[in-house]
Amino acid sequence: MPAPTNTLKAALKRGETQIGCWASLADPYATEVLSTADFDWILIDVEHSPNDLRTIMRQLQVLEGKRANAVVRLPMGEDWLIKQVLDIGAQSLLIPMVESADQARDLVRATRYPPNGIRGSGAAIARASMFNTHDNYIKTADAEICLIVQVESRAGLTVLDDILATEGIDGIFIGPSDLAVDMGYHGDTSQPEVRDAIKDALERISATGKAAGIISMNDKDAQEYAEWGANLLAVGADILMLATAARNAMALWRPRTDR
Ligand SMILES: O=C(O)C(=O)C[C@H](O)[C@@H](O)CO
Repeated sequence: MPAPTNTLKAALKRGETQIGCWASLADPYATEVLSTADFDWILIDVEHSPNDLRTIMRQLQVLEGKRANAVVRLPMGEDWLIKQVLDIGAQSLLIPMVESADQARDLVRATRYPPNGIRGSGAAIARASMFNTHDNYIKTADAEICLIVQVESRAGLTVLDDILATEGIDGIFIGPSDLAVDMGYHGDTSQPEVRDAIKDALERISATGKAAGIISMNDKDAQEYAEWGANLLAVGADILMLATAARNAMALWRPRTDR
């Protein structure tokens, strides 16, 4: 039996827009709640949330068979961590802070078995093959990996075309917050210079047919990003959804005075 089909990768290859959401509560129970909202993908965030291998795995388990495909974002693109996360069953990865084609090539190799990469062969005893239920996993796994890299700095944008041309990179995800910080606008992605850079990048990425990803916490920006070519679009984060709803509920009874 081959590796499971990566339906997110297949949909992106067909050019279908995929709407997703950040799972930052680092809890399988919360991610299971999120999965009832019919997102096409859910980002298990390990960069900015207190996830570990077991919480990642539990979230992969609760998303099994759901509409939402799991995408795991690592803190950085470390070979050993990529190996561990793929072996517990992730098939779609988002790697932040990519600034060169060499870095992109190394990331591709970390997700591939030899001779095309360096991924260690242990799938027969790993959840990735469902403990060898998928007994042909190792021969078919590479093709089902969806590797999206984040470009979120001026340095990365300078070599965007080189990263895009890297074989095995399935898409580029723009990080608006980090890009704004790198451009000197901490916490302000609304600056014209930042918006122009985002628009140019999304248009260039989508022109190649690869996935053009980005996140927005408000509908107006999200819709604009989609017009600029984004088709791997995150439209919110669980933590902010919970915090906002809770604060709004209480504000009806006790107006906030601390802001
Ligand atoms: O730079 C960005 O923006 C991102 O990469 C997304 C953030 O990390 C996300 O956690 C929401 O701000």
